[in-house]
Amino acid sequence: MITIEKCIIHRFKMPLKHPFTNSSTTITEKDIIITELIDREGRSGFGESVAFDAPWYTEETTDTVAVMIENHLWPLIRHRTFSHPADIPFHTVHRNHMAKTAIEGAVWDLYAKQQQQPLYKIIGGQTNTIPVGAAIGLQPSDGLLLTKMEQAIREGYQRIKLKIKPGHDLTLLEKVRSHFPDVQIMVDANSAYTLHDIDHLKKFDDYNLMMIEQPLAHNDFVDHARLQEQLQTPICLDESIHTMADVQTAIQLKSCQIISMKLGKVGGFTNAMRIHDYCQQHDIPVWCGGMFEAGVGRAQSLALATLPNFQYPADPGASARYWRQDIITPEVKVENGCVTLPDQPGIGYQVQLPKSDQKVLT
Ligand SMILES: O=C(O)CCC(=O)c1ccccc1C(=O)O
Ligand SMILES: [Mg+2]
Repeated sequence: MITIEKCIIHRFKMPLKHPFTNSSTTITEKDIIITELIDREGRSGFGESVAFDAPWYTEETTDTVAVMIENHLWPLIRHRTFSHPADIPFHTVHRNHMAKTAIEGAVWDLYAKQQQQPLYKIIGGQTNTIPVGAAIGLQPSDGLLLTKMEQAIREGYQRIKLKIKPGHDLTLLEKVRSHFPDVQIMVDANSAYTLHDIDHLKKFDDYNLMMIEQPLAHNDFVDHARLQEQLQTPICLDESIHTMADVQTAIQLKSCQIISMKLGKVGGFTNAMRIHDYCQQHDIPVWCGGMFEAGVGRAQSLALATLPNFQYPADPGASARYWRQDIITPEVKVENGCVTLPDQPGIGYQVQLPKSDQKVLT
C-alpha cells in the first residue's frame, strides 16, 4: 500500500551541451519538471515531465503540464492509498499524457522502492543491460555530420539516427553511406514530408536503413499506410502514437512496421506495458525513443526498454551526451554500446536537483 501525502513540483532549466536541430525546431535548453511524491513513510518517488516549452512535438508544454498536475491530477491522488500504480485513476482526464507520466512514474518509483526492487524488475524487464544508439541533429555541414557520426561510433553507440528534412536527405545519405557502408543507420523526419513526396521517399530504399521514423503528419495513419505499401524500408511511427487505439489503427491499416515508444507520449508505464504486450502479440517490434530527458526520465525510459519486445537500440544514452551535469548519481554511462542499470531499488539512482522553483502541494 502506498499513501501519497505530498507532491513537490521542481522546475528548472538545463542547457543542452550542444544545440539540437530537427526538421521543425532547434533546442538549446530544456525546461525540466521533476515531480517528487512523498508517501506516508516519508519515502520520495520521482517522475519527470518530458514536455518542451513549446508544442512542436505534441500539444503539451511545460506550462500545460504544471497546470494539469496542480489543478487536475494531484487532486485525484492527494492523500489517497493505492495498492498498485496501475490503480491511479487518471482515466477521467483526457490525454495530457506527459503530465500524467510525471506523476505516474513517481508512483512506480515509490512502489518499487517499497518492494525494495529495481523498477526494471518490477515491470518485468529481463535484463539490466540496454543497447543504445545515438541521434544526431541536422548539421550546418555534411563534414560536421560525418565527424559527429565518427565520434558516436567511437563511443560505442550501436546505431546512428539522423534527422532529415526535404533538401537534407538523399545527398546526405549518399555521403554518409559511402563513409560508413556497414553502420546501422535510421532516419527521423519528424513529419517533414507529405504523400506527394512518395517517389522521392522510395529512393530511401537504396540506403539500407533500419527504419524511417515519422515521415508524414502526426495524425495521418492512412497516408503512412499508402507510403509503407510502396516502401521496402520499415516505417516507424513516433508522433502518431499516444494510445492503444493509435497502435491498433496503425497495425490494422499497416501504417508502420515498427513503433517508437516513449513513456511521456503514452501516459506512463501502465499504458506503455499494455502497448508493448499488444505489439509483441502482433509481431510489431518497439524501441525506446528519447526526449532529451534529465536523469529521472532517462532512468525510467531505460527501465522500460528492458522489456523483451524492445528490439532496437534505445535513444536515451549517456548523460554526458546531453548534459554538463545530470541530476542523478551515478550519471548514465555507455559501455560497449550499452547502458547497465544499477540493481538498486526504484529508478536505481540518487536524485540531486539543482536550485529550482518549487511548488509544494499538500
Ligand atoms: O537524442 C535523443 O534522445 C533523440 C532525440 C529525438 O529524436 C527527439 C528528441 C526530442 C523530441 C523528439 C525526438 C524524436 O524522436 O522525434
Ligand atoms: Mg522521432
